[in-house]
Amino acid sequence: MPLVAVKGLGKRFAGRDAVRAVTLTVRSGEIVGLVGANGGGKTTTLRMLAGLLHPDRGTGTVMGAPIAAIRTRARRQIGYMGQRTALYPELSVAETLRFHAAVHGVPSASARTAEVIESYGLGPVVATRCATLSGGWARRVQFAATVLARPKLLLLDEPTAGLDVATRRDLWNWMQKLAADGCGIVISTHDLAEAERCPAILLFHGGAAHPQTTPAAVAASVGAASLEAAVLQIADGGMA
Ligand SMILES: Nc1ncnc2c1ncn2[C@@H]1O[C@H](COP(=O)(O)OP(=O)(O)OP(=O)(O)O)[C@@H](O)[C@H]1O
Repeated sequence: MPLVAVKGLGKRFAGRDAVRAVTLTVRSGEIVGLVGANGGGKTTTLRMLAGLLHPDRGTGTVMGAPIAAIRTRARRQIGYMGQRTALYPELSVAETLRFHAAVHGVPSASARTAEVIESYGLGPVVATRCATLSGGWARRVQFAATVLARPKLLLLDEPTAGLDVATRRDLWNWMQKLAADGCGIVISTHDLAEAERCPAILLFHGGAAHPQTTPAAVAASVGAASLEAAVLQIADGGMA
């Protein structure tokens, strides 16, 4: 059974479609990219998949739970990282990880926290207060906190936005390793070179999402040489 299998997902805010008819399947080990212009509906889609927003339309399941009612058991298997860094400024990195371990009831919390510190290279900042972390370190810590409870489905909203090239590379290595270990990942991004690394993408345009496909197929559908050229062409009205 796929981790995510949703059909016709829609959400309206103040009488306006934020998301129209998203159909998406995510299997264990898959990385699916949500790609498209600002305001296209990527965050709204991720929030619905995380159970943070109630969809107005659509059917299907996320981690076996109906999309309309993603309750605690399913939520425990979902890791969601929002666009903005959300760390308690007064806590140190070690305290932050211990806090997340406690909130999620992580078994063998100390050992798992130590493992995450090691895996994500957080040794140099364990004692640092989150308020004083650089943007790159803050994102690394947030990622580590998100995966601490070993989610089976990872929902990442623009995880690499504003990061330097080394931090981006590390995040991609970590995502690929998690996918190789069976985690399903949905990532939103504006970076089309990055989107090309996703085996599957969903292209958002004007609140609607094109059917899930590969970056190469999107380019081929409009006769473009790259995903970037295709997205520009579609935005300019080539395939609305
Ligand atoms: N809570 C809300 N109340 C009202 N409108 C909202 C709300 N959340 C999102 N919207 C609107 O829904 C539309 C889709 O927004 P969303 O944030 O999902 O897009 P996005 O693709 O993630 O954009 P970006 O790439 O800029 O993050 C936008 O027009 C946005 O203004």
